[in-house]
Amino acid sequence: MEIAPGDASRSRSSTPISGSFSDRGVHVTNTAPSTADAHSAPGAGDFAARAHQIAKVYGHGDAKVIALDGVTVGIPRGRFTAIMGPSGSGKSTLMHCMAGLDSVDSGQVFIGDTDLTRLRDKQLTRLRRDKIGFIFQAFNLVPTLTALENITLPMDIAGRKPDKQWLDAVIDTVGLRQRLKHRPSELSGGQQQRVACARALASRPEIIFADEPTGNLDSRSGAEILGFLRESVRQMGQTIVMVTHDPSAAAYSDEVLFLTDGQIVDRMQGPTAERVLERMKGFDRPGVAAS
Ligand SMILES: Nc1ncnc2c1ncn2[C@@H]1O[C@H](COP(=O)(O)OP(=O)(O)OP(=O)(O)O)[C@@H](O)[C@H]1O
Repeated sequence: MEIAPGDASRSRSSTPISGSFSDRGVHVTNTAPSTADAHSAPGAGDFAARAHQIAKVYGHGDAKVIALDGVTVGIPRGRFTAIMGPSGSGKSTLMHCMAGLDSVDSGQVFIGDTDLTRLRDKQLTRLRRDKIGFIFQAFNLVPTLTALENITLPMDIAGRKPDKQWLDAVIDTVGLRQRLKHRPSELSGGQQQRVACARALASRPEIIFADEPTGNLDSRSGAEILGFLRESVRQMGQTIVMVTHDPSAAAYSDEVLFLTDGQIVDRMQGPTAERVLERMKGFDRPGVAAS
């Protein structure tokens, strides 16, 4: 099925993808705070992740690049947040710093109540494994493992047994029931990304970070993946942050954060592709950076 962008982000009654989580009594009412609250009161509110005044600089001297310039933001629980901005504005750096994949030069990053900047490497690795799900543009599946083995791999590594009922719900929702014994090379790009989504969701992480999750997919497969992410937020209360270049993809989110020159300069609740596109055009025109 396809969920129209824009419609999906606001129509909470959109049709679930096959075998929905709500069939299993998993339905969550979404009453999370806006990212705006984090600006006025850092540390307050129900945020799955928070950044407080984070800065990140690459290189030195003439090669110095300020990738993040004092970003303060909260990612509300149970919401789908998109991060957009011109190329080089710091989107990936922000995501990587918030996910503990990269360190910050100053400021603090929290997943739940845990300050990542105070963790040692081993603790950080454990936190990423236990609390964070990742979906990358390049799928990042293990080629020698089956779809099912890929889905359960993070839990296998952590020595945790999957919750069978939950795993079944995830597999049915992404429509992989008939493909579980296939290896990645026997799956289409869209199916491989479904495996990656199921892998991210299987352990019920605090938050999922998705970096251009539809960048390698045709528009139909991309729409399916976005519809699925949208539904996992709506029905399961999953928290998702997605970096994207695509206004149509951003339109599936609840809120878009706009980044330019390493700073969050604007945000948009209930986005549509048209409004996001208009907003992005504003960044090309001096003096229209904030409306
Ligand atoms: N490892 C690095 N070394 C040096 N500079 C870097 C590094 N990573 C990122 N940068 C620079 O930091 C800035 C922000 O990069 P980042 O990748 O976060 O931007 P982005 O908004 O994700 O870009 P894009 O949309 O093109 O992927 C850019 O100027 C980039 O060149």
